[in-house]
Amino acid sequence: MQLPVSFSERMQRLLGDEYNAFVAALEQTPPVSIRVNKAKAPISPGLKPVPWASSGYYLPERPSFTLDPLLHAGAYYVQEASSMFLEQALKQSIDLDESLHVLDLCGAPGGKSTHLASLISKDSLLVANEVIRSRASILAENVTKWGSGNVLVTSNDPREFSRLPDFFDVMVIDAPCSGEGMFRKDHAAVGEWSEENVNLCAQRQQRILMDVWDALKPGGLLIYSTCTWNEKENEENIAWLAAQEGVESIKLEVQPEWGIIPTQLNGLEGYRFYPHRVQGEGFFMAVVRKPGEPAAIQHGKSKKRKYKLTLAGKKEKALVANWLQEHAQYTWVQYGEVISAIPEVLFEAADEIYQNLYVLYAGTEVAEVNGKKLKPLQGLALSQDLNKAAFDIAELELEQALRYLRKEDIRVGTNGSSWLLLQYKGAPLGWAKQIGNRLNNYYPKEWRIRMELPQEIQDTNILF
Ligand SMILES: C[S@@+](CC[C@H](N)C(=O)[O-])C[C@H]1O[C@@H](n2cnc3c(N)ncnc32)[C@H](O)[C@@H]1O
Repeated sequence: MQLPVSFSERMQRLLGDEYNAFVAALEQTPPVSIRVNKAKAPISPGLKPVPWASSGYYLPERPSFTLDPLLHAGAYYVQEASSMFLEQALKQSIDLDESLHVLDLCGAPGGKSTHLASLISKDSLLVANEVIRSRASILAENVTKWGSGNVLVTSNDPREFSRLPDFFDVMVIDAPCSGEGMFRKDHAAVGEWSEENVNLCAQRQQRILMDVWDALKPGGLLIYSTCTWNEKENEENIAWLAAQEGVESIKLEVQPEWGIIPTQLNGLEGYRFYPHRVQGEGFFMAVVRKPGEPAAIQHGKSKKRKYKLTLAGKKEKALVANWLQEHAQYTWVQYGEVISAIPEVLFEAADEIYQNLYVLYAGTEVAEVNGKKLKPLQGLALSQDLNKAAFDIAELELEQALRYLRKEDIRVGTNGSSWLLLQYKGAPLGWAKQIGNRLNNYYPKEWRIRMELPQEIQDTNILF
C-alpha cells in the first residue's frame, strides 16, 4: 500500500518506534467481527470475544454473510470491533437503567444505532438519524431487523435538531471523516485522501457539533468518534468544542491489555485505536459532558398538547393488539394505513420528534389496514416482542430460507389461507400468505438478496 507522504510523516511523529509495526499491520487482512442481538439469540457463541463489548465476537475468517438467513433475521450485525468501544463510553458515563433520550446523529448504516438499542433500557428512546435519504433507508432496514421497538429513524440535517432544545440526554456523533482508519479495509480510501480533505472534514465536524449542541440537555453526554487518526478531526476538535462551550471531559477506564491508547489535549481525554495494537480498525473516541445541571426527566401525557400522532381506532387496535407480547405497554398509532406500536412511556417524546423531524420508521410497524383486511408487516415479524403464539409458523431449511429472502416462490407443504410466519433456526424472517398449497412471498422487495445462490449452499453456522 502506497501511503501519502504527509500522512506517513504525521503517523511517524504520532507513533515513533511503533510506526513500522503500524505499517505492517495495514498490510494484514482485517479482522472480522459481529455483534450478537442477545434479545433474539440469547447465547454465548464459541467465538473469541471483543474485550470491550459484551456481545461482540471475532470470527476466524470472513464467511459469506449474505448467505446466512440469521443475519437477515437481525440475530447479529457485522460490525468492526473498535467501534464497539461505544459500550464502554456509555456504561462508564451514565446509568443505563434510567430512561434516556438518545440521539445517534450520523447513523447509517446502523452499527452504533443497533448497539445503542441493545444497551439502553426499554423506557429509553433512541433517535437514529441519517441526513442522506438513501442511506437513511438502509438505517431503517437495519433498525427494523434489530427489532427493539423503541427507536425512531429520522432523516434530517444536523441543523434541524435545533428545533428540539435540551431534548437529548446522550448524543452520539460518529462524524463523517477523512477515513484514515479505513485504509486497510478500503484501499480506494488511500487514493482519495488529501490534507485539504482533512481540513474540510474538520470544519464540517465543527459545524455539525455546533448545529446540534442546543439539543443536548445541560449535563448531557456527547460521545464523539471518527475513524481517522489526524489530530485536527479528533483531539483538536474536542479542544475547540471545550473552548467554545466549556465541556467537562470524561475519563474512561481502559484495561492495558486492550491495547487502546489514551491521549490528552488541554486536559481533555481521548481514546485511539491502531491496528498494530488492537484487533480492529483505526478509530478515535472522546466523551464530554455539557456544563449545567441535568433537567428533571418528565413522563406521561400532558393535557394541553395537541398531538401529531393519531391513535389507532379501537376496532383495529383490538384486532392486532395480541400480535405483540406485553401489548398493554404500547400506544397504538395509525399513520395512513399503517398501525404501529410505540412504547406508551415514549409516546410524548415520539410525538415531539414527529412534530419537528422527518420520521422514516417509528417503534414497531405492526399491520396495514385495508378495509376489513389486515396485513402483518415486516417490522412485526422482526420485532423482539413478536407474539409467535398468534400465528401459524413454518420452519424453513437453509435453501428454502435463502430462496424466500430472494423473494422467489417457495412451497413448504402447508395448506390454508392464513398468514404464515416463516422462520429459520427459530428466528423469524418474514411473512407469506397461503393460497391453498401455494405461498405468496411478502418479503420486502427492497431488502431481497440479489446475489445468485451457489450450487452448493453451506451453512455458515456462525451462531448455531
Ligand atoms: C462514519 S459514518 C456513520 C456510521 C454509523 N454511525 C455506524 O456505526 O454504522 C458517518 C455518516 O455521516 C453521514 N453524513 C455525511 N455528511 C453529513 C453531515 N453533513 N451531517 C451529518 N451526517 C453526515 C454519512 O452519510 C454517514 O452515514
